[in-house]
Amino acid sequence: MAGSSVSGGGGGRPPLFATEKPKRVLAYRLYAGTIFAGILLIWFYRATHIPARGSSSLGWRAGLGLLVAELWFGLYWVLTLSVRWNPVRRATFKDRLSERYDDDQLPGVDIFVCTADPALEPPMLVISTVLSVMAYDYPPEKLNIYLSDDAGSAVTFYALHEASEFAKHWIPFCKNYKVEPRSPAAYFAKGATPHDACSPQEFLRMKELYKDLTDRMNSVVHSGKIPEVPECNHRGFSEWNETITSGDHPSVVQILIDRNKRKAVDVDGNALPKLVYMAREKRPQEQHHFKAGSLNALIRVSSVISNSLVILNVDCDMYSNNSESIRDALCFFLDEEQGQDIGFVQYPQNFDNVVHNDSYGNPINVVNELDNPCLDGWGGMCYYGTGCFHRRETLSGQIYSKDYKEDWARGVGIAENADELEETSKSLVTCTYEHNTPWGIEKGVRYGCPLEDVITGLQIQCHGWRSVYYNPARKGFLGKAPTSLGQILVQHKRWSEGFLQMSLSNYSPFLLGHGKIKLGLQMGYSVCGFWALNSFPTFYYVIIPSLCFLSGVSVFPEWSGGMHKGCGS
Ligand SMILES: O=c1ccn([C@@H]2O[C@H](COP(=O)(O)OP(=O)(O)O[C@H]3O[C@H](CO)[C@@H](O)[C@H](O)[C@H]3O)[C@@H](O)[C@H]2O)c(=O)[nH]1
Ligand SMILES: [Mn+2]
Repeated sequence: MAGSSVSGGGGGRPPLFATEKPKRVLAYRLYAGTIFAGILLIWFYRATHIPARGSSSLGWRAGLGLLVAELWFGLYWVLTLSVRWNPVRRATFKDRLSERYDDDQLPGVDIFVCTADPALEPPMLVISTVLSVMAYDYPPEKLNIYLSDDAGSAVTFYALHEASEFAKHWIPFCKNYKVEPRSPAAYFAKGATPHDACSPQEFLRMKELYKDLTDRMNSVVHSGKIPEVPECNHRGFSEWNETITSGDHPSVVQILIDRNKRKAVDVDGNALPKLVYMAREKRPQEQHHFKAGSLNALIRVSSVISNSLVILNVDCDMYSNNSESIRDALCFFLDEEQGQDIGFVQYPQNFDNVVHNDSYGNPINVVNELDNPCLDGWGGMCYYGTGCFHRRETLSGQIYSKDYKEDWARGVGIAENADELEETSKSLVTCTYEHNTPWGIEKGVRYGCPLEDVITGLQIQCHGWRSVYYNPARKGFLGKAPTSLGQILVQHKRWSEGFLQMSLSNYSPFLLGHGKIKLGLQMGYSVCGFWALNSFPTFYYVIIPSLCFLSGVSVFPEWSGGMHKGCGS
């Protein structure tokens, strides 16, 4: 890495991560200075060229409107610039992490995968994501995977059961042959050929197993009939009956892979990660708070089943593309000097289904490559709801204090009987459990805004925690971007509305963050926060000059070798 570097570490130990300011910042600041000079000239021109009121009513109104629009664009640009002033890049040293911590000293990690609709999010997609996170390069006895199914679908449950069987072959295959990515759907879809280290027979055997799984799942999805699986049917499906619908059912929690007992080892005899299915109770008359509600339910269920110190959450359509992401994230949390106040580590959202010049703007490259490193520079990358590692404490509403020091070796060995754990867990995810509690207000993921993730992240930062953005060369997570104009409009409307609602409410970064987070970061949030408002001046700018042109009214300077002719002249 080039550029000036600030490092973590502690007690004379080399740091586990480095922070660097890119070299080209100075050039960028000079360039920004020239743009600002241009903006000032535009403002000056407009202010001095608004036609007199009497001359032409259209010219006067248009000129005034353009002045307001240009003032807004200029101020919004200043907002953007103030954020882009200060980018940083991060690098991790996983080799040092391995030298310093044996596998049994590493903290447990709970991974939450959320799904809500088996028609929009097919079970094969969901279990490929689950398998990709089960196969992380991390001690399996420290890994606990939770699937929240907001549809309470028996087909998704069956798929997860199938995944727990397939994992016994898939995980050793990935680890023995260092396969990437570890989502079987993504791995086989990219036309994978036998890896160097893997014999063609081994590769074909795995491919055949995966095809069997896919065929089986497809026939279940099409027929809606779930085959008899003695072990699974025995208790697993006893929860489902004809009265269950996706919006009206009791809570279901089932531990599908339990290290203490059921199906605990893979074909090589190694431990498997714990695997838990959860469908929180749903009743038509009770609010369920969408994904925020399911994440809070997962936080509670996992606290009795595994209670790991680190939590990763991913959307079901966002698989792990890099088997080392957990170790990368731990380099931040476990750094003795600079890691204590890091509350969460957010990865960028990248997609594997977009082409280079995607007309819907899905790759969000400007955000990933420029804006996010800059938010990080102000100590406050946003929480974007997927691909994010949290300390459990931050989600329980804990406030950071200078004396806080995590004991990562703190054992969490919960060895209770799985049946008892399931019963306790079910009682934590009933509809009424959260009534008159701080859940969704001061604790867990916040309710009441379409951008539950962003406001949760902001509150965590206001509690004194920092956050970090990590964007490694091999992307940590790859998702599916919306593929139709309808879907993208719904998504962008939700984001822009959500950000605006947040900026105009008590969650405004300027109100909530006042005196708690840096001004640069408050402005950073506002770039997205006021993004929706850009639509008004943009719309004005697109319509009015064209109308003026048709009416023969000039609102821009005319070129005549000088700048003296202008508006209304
Ligand atoms: O009632 C619900 C609704 C959604 N989800 C899950 O939430 C995730 C995200 O929902 P999606 O409809 O795919 O929204 P996106 O617009 O793709 O989500 C992006 O934007 C959201 C709002 O910022 C974030 O929460 C997401 O993590 C981020 O990927 C998916 O896994 C869903 O299965 C639930 O679990 N329960
Ligand atoms: Mn999505």
